[in-house]
Amino acid sequence: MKTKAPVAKNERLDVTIADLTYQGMGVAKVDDFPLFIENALPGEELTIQVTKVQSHYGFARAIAWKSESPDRVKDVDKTYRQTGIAPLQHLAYPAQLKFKQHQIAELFSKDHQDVDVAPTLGMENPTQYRNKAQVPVRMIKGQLETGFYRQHSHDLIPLTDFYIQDPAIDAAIVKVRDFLRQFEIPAYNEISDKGVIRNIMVRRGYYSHEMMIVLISRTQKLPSQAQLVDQIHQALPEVTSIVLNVNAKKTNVIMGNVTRTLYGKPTIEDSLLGLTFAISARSFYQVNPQQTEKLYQMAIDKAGLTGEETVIDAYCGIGTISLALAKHAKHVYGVDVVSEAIEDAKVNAQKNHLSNVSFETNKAEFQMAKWQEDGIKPDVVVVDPPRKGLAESLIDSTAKMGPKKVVYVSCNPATLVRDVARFQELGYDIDGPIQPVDQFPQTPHVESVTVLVKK
Ligand SMILES: C[S@@+](CC[C@H](N)C(=O)[O-])C[C@H]1O[C@@H](n2cnc3c(N)ncnc32)[C@H](O)[C@@H]1O
Repeated sequence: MKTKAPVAKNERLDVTIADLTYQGMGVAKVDDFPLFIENALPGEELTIQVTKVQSHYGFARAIAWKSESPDRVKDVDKTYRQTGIAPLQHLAYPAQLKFKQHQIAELFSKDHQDVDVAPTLGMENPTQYRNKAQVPVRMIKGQLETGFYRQHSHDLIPLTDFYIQDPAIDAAIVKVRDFLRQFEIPAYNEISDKGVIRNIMVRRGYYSHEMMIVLISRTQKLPSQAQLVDQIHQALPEVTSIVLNVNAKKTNVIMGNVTRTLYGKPTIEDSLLGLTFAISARSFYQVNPQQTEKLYQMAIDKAGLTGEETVIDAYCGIGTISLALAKHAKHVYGVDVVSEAIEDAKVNAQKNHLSNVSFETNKAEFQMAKWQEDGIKPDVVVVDPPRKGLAESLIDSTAKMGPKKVVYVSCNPATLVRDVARFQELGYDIDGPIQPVDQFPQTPHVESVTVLVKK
């Protein structure tokens, strides 16, 4: 039944913020009708103006504050909120950590599951942590610019300090931008589908300081390619890899399928927990190296290995968790859908002198079914899926293989709750508290480790 909203567009109201959404927006209720307001924190009293009304909820903007939350950080740069780079920057860091812990507990409680969630493991310095940048490139008033899109749009806001990225990466983006300007290489125009450079991706090893620059282009070759490449590696001595990725499609997907090395190696190296990893342009690699070591150590500890176990690492990427576990297990099987990541994983096993691992390129849901049919009997299964969580068929094959333990590394508590419920139907229970680890300070993203044991 369609209910009539108790508010109208452009109406001004005085409200008290009751909660924060999973996206970090303040929520005010008018006769139980929720209004979502950016830059508003729980407990704050403010005047708002309604901007949009839907049948079951609406949006408003803050006009004036009557009282402010003690957790409000003042004098923040609103560009970081407008672009979605740091939408929680206005919330004090200890409150961000509590917000993330609370989010997991609340989602489980809405699903009628009573779980223990430990305090979120945070960072000492929760800025400048990202080891990877992926920035759009556009022409603005005839000049090539790099920056970030205004949220929910493709309007580029030029930026040189990205606040949560390694500052060496920010500086590299400015240098590459200046060379693109110097050689008059045009930015891609997504309306006319003309122009050349779509995005710049930069990755820098936290320990190695090796830097990779990926130029994502509509065209197979860049104008002044040789001179551009020369200038970039001469100006940026940390650069050990310059890669061209060709994406000729009219699409929002950033990278295309063709990747060519223009300078140096096709990979950079970095280390985690004392292991060395080669990382190619299209492989997933956790963006917060300091927190990743805590996250992986937690997964290793929770796996409780003695050296005798068979382990499956589903969604293994370049084999980071697999190799860390292989030091304490009899054999580790890894699977990932990206073939470059599996090639990296195989190289990484050799680099670290670990031979008790095997890697497959496949969809995890298909490979788990295959391993189950082949009679593999894992003692522990580790899963670290993307935000959409696990396919139901993967959970079914896992349960059929009957591991004593499943260690679930999740970057989306909503799909975690759904998947845990399915595991529970198939004879598994949560063991011990869920442990959030803050991989993405200043943003509402929540990463956590959950252990499930066979009843
Ligand atoms: C959150 S990342 C985790 C990677 C790795 N465990 C790590 O920490 O570096 C998720 C991985 O899942 C992979 N992936 C996405 N969908 C997949 C699928 N259906 N089957 C297998 N792998 C998939 C991605 O390529 C990515 O490497």
